[in-house]
Amino acid sequence: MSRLALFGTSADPPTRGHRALLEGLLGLFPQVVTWASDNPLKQHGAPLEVRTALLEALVGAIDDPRLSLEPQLSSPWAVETLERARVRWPQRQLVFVVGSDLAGQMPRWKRADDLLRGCRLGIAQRQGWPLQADDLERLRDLGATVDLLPLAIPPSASSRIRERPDPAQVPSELWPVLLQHNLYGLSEP
Ligand SMILES: Nc1ncnc2c1ncn2[C@@H]1O[C@H](COP(=O)(O)OP(=O)(O)OP(=O)(O)O)[C@@H](O)[C@H]1O
Ligand SMILES: O=C(O)c1ccc[n+]([C@@H]2O[C@H](COP(=O)([O-])O)[C@@H](O)[C@H]2O)c1
Repeated sequence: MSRLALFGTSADPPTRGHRALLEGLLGLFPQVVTWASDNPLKQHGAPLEVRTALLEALVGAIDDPRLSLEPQLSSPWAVETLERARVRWPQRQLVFVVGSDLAGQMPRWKRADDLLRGCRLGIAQRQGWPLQADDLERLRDLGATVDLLPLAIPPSASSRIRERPDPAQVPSELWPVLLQHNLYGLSEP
């Protein structure tokens, strides 16, 4: 069964880390899909449709036919996303991808056990958030089958860009959309 990586992001805004993650996933999986979503645990700096346009610009720039933006997967709840993906790709082995910073909170996500039993969980190490053995154990207790992804992603955080705009952290392809919507206090590089 061929594997398909599912990577959801708040994309508020996408960072060089998101770009490296998507490119890294293309090196590990035959197909990668991504979407922007509202996160029930966060307040966002831009509306979902604008964050989707930013992610679309990044996907366009990566320009790989094996990577697609799938806005219809967008839901605040990962388990709903997974159910939609299962309908769309019934024959694929679905791998839900997150950074290691989310390993501790995933057991508190909506219907976490259904989510974790319904797919494989791909975890990318995020610098500054070493994966904790007890978090991994808790995920496995809930039914997760975990793949530790061999990726080296540069440190970056959307919240840091929102707090302190830094053009070096923002993929250059996003500039037209950022300027069009006058976002995050970023001006022409
Ligand atoms: N630099 C990075 N290295 C590894 N994983 C990352 C990195 N940046 C984001 N991720 C992962 O990508 C997914 C989407 O992240 P998200 O869009 O919330 O970005 P973020 O930088 O964490 O946002 P914020 O700073 O606003 O919380 C999450 O699973 C997160 O763990
Ligand atoms: O299902 C949940 O309860 C849940 C809680 C928080 C985050 N998520 C999902 O986790 C993914 C990453 O979110 P974020 O904000 O870290 O980019 C995204 O697809 C969110 O919808 C899902």
